[in-house]
Amino acid sequence: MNNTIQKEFLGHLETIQKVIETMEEPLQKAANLAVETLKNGNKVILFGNGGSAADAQHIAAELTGRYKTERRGLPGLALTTDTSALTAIGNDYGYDRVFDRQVESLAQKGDLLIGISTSGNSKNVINAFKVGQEIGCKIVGFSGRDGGAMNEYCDINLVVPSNDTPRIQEMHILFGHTICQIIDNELS
Ligand SMILES: O=C(CO)[C@@H](O)[C@H](O)[C@H](O)[C@H](O)COP(=O)(O)O
Ligand SMILES: [Zn+2]
Repeated sequence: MNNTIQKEFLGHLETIQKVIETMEEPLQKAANLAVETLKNGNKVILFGNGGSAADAQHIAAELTGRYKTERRGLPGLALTTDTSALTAIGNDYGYDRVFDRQVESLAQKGDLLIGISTSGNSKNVINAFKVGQEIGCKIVGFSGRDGGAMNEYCDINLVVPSNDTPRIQEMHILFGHTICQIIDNELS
């Protein structure tokens, strides 16, 4: 098949088919953790790099704004939006520290961290998980490939069965939206 559009679309379809067959249970568990976190008055903190930074912000905004149902605003926070914090921490401590230092500053016991990395290996995400574990946060990963180093730190690592970064990212935003729908069902 030579047609680029057909290839991209079929790659997406193949990936989502595998996700439907294998990931319903772990996704439900991750959503349950998010619902429990919010019902307890804790917050959901998200982070990732590149396209995954955009996903983190997108999902946080579904919580503070709204997803589909009219409900109160919910505490969702992306660690990718404060350019002063990102540049100060990056400049003074190194890029690998941009998320863990913010987790140390902002996260509390019982908060849920959602770290997004298609490789599962981005160091700043892993470092944030380490600090979150020490604080007593719940930890969910959105990853792909073999789950990478994230496997070691996550309560639930949602590993998309694909090696293709964009296809993995497309499943991540679907996970985010599905979790938001489950939150709407439970908290509206
Ligand atoms: O959006 C894309 C590719 O689709 C890129 O910006 C991608 O997110 C970046 O290369 C990231 O640095 C990849 O990091 P990760 O997913 O391995 O943690
Ligand atoms: Zn991208």
